[in-house]
Amino acid sequence: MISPARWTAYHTLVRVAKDQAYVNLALQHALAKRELSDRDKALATEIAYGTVRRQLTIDQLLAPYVRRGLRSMESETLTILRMSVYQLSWLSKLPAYAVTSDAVELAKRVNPRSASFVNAVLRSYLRDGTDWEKRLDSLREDFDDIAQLSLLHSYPRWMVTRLVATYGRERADAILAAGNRPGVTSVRVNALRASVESVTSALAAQGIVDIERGSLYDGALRIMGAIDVERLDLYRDGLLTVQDEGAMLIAPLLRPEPGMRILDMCAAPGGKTTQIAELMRDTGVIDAYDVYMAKVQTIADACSRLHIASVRARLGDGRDVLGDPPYDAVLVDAPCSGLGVMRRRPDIRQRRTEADVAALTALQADLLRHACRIVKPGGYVVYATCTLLPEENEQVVLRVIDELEGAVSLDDIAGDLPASLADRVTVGLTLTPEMFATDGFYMARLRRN
Ligand SMILES: C[S@@+](CC[C@H](N)C(=O)[O-])C[C@H]1O[C@@H](n2cnc3c(N)ncnc32)[C@H](O)[C@@H]1O
Repeated sequence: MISPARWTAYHTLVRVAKDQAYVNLALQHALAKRELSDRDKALATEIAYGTVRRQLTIDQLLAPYVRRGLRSMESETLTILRMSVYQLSWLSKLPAYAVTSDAVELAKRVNPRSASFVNAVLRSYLRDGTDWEKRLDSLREDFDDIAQLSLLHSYPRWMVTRLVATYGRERADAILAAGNRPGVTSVRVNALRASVESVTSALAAQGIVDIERGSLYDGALRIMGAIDVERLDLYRDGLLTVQDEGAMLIAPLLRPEPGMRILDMCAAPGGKTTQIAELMRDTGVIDAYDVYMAKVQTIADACSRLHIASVRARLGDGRDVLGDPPYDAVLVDAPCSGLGVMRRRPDIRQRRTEADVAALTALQADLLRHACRIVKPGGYVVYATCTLLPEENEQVVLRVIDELEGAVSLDDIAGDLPASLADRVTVGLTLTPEMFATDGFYMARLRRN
């Protein structure tokens, strides 16, 4: 019998390969089809995420065994080979015989003609040794520096080129490596209904004790190990929101105060909207927009779970929102290329292209320009992304300030951030993932004159 974890990982990965599905959603879907033990769930997740994360390197390792080229293979067969090489080379505690025999069984089920081919490739791969770093050493000799980093960390060449150009080789190397480490689960305590201490004790009462207080945000807790927070009563009862600790730094930059009228232009799934509401003690009004109806519903659902009443979740394009009367403050948490969140969304490596960046910068500048027009004089506009490319970050901010000819100015955020970050502020702050093991974010604040 094929292990349920491998079966689930296979069904996830084949949807990512064939239908360009998002790996997190495809995995959720596959997990919902079959009751798995917690251990199998964790293994299915590791195989699915790891195979997507390491695809570029895996393909280089596999290429010598497939004379006709990987592209000649059916997606089903390629998926089985990729996930098997991932297990053999990155999850070396798994017994090799179980990996290969499940691969052959899977091939028999989904594409019987390929079973003996899968068997032959994996046997040869095993015979030649599964230490991927040793194997790369011989491949890497012929590669330039960018190609070596690309192969070592499994990111497309254009991403590596841009990160090295921005951060220098050494820091880019650390950023790329950080994107391959699994993300720690961090949660924000709902200050309207609980305290960090009461939540810590309630988690301990359920046997969850491996917890640390956040080092960047007062209301943050970091929970170690694999844990499905959404299954906890504490989550269902609205005492917690799952949010990366780095993301928690952004909403406070609006300096929200009780009774204000705030616009969150790109709000779904509502992580920052609900944080603003908590900071405003659920008074005043927050208009939370998103362009997709299903996503607007996720904002409304988050508010009802957290017992928040001050948010109006609305369908609409942020560029069309009327500021009549003007808002006290506006958050532009813009759609972006996502290079800061690749540890949680490994498929961004395959999904994003260089051409996307140019299209995104135009949308980002339009959103920010509009925000600056509909905020009241003296009001703040906070611009944020979860990417690390200056084209989508400080260059957007500087361009809009320049275009608006004195209507807005860059505002210093150093005093609103933890001391450990204050001296890193330039044109806003780029929080890179190797600094504090958070996801990567950019944040800046403008003030309407
Ligand atoms: C970075 S995400 C927002 C994350 C959210 N602020 C949070 O903290 O949970 C960007 C969101 O912008 C939405 N979006 C894209 N284009 C938009 C537009 N023109 N107007 C409003 N929302 C848009 C996307 O659907 C996506 O949900």
